[in-house]
Amino acid sequence: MAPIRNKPYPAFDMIEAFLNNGSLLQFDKKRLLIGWGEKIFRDNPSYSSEKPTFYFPDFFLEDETKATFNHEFNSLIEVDELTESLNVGSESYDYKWETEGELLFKETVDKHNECFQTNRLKKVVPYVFEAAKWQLKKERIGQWIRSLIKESKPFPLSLYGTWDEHFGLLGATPEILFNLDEDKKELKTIALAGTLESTINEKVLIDQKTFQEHQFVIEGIREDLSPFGKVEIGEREQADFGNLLHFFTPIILKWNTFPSFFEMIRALHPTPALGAYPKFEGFQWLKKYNEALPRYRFGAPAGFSFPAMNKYCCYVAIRGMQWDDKEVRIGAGCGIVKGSKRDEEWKEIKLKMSMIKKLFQIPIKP
Ligand SMILES: C=C(O[C@@H]1C=C(C(=O)O)C=C[C@H]1O)C(=O)O
Repeated sequence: MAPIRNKPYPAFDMIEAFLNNGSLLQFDKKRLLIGWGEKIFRDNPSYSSEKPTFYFPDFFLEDETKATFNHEFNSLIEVDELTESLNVGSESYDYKWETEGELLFKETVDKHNECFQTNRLKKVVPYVFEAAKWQLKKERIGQWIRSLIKESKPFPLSLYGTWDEHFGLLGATPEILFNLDEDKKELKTIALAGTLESTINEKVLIDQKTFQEHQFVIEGIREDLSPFGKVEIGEREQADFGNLLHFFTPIILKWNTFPSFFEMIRALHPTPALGAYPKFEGFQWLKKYNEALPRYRFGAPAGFSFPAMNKYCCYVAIRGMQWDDKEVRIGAGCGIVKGSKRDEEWKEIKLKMSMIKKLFQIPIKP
């Protein structure tokens, strides 16, 4: 069987099993870590085995019972090999999207100054969803994976996803929560915040508001990581994603003692790129917003620890889909700081929604 080495598993059955109950995470630029077959849940999130352990918790890290698991089978597979194996046809589907949370989002932007004063907040990230009714079909998951692999190729995006017969999430994220390098005793992360419409691929200046938005993320990450060792902040850069660009700053923690995977999740998540700043006050804000508009897995950590390969890595689940038997939804948020304006922010939401649809090769209607 070509794509999965050292495993006596017929290709067709493997893909069938993978689409029924599978997980996928970007391992490096060319390879994906995939798991399929039964999920064996571990109640301890720091559970460590020679096999890769997948970690897909809820955003608030409240229900840990189904967050950490091993798959019955797993493999590292080249992205092109997976594409070839996913021979699932190309049936198109007419999604009828309905926006959820538009009013809440717009009011939040309009009233953010008052809210910042009473709650001592400096940055929040409100979000909205577009949802469509559908009937879950596993072939569609295969089509989506193919689309994501193809469309994400030119950009610094990482695939993530997990699903079973009733529920799933899948996407291609620009946001890395962390990557641990045990040999170098380093944790690498990025502050990714600040978005502009991108039509030309040349260096752009950052305006004052976007600069602020970006700096809060750097500060938040610095505060979270400082207890663990020395934090080094790199130079700010920009990355192009087709229809938009983001500013990012690489950050390295040189740790004193090897931190556990879960310790790093608890320390970093949610960063102000996705959450709010300062963290403590921000957490109350996030909870309230979630009561008004449940976010489910939008922005949750999505990662794996793989001791045999010395790799411990976690992404942030944005630029993706979440679904159950009846509905599929895409989410997008954007950073609000003092001076943010509703029309500009709404435009940014629309840009991010278009980016997601493009990644999944879903037609964009005006
Ligand atoms: C919240 C999202 O993205 C985050 C917010 C950004 C911003 O506000 O500029 C940029 C990248 C991400 O950190 C999203 O894609 O939904």
